[in-house]
Amino acid sequence: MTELNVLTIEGLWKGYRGRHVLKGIDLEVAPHEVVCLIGASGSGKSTLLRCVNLLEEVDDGTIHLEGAEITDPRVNADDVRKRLGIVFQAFNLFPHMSVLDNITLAPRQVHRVPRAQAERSARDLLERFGLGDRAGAYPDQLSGGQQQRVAIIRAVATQPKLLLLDEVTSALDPELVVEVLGVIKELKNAGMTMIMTTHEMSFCREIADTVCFLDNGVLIEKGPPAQIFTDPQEARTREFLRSVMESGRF
Ligand SMILES: Nc1ncnc2c1ncn2[C@@H]1O[C@H](COP(=O)(O)OP(=O)(O)OP(=O)(O)O)[C@@H](O)[C@H]1O
Repeated sequence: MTELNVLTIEGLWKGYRGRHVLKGIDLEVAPHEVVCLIGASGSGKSTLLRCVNLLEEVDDGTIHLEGAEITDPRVNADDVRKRLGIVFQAFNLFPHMSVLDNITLAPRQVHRVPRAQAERSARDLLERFGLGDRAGAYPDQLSGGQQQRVAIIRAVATQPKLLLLDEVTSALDPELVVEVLGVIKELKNAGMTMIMTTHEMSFCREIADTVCFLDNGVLIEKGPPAQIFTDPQEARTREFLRSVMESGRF
């Protein structure tokens, strides 16, 4: 028997004020798979992640999480979000809370994990990701790279079935990017299922199991990085990769 997909997207359409932004997207994500969405600015990558997290209502099509439809209007969005983790470009940490409190807030308040247990798990995660001595710090005492690592730890502290990462390194200075990418690599090694949007092509190539190229709301091509980056089948994919190369962002 094949293992149940973590996520199945079928025929997904989304538009804003009559303009289609996602046009019939189909995508399956298997357990432990890392999917990277690439494409030009405005191609619909973030919108796709926002649809999965039910931050956007879809116009047509379905999304199933572990076999259950989450786009059914009767579904409680909060229950769905409990099973997902999402991290954005802006770290969005609560400034008045310590690192430890930022991380334990959702486990304690949403998942009803006892405080001692939540703190123990949070400290373990901080240790694992090289921030063991920062539990008592406040966000403004941390570098951007440290804040983003905390934001990722916060997202995985609730043990999500699927982690969505939306341009999580875009706001960082190049020397801080590397430490955030290290955290993502470690999560992949630990078997976390992830969908990430990124402009970091070399990282995408290194970490993705599947690369999806979106162009103007259409999923033009998907495949393993070795194929997409060295032997893309579609002219639009080749054009995009050439433009990325020329801009020196590879
Ligand atoms: N809330 C909104 N209202 C109207 N238009 C929107 C809204 N959100 C996104 N769009 C439009 O949808 C299109 C896709 O945006 P989206 O942010 O998904 O692209 P993206 O591929 O993630 O781009 P980037 O790489 O710059 O983050 C863009 O043209 C954007 O202007």
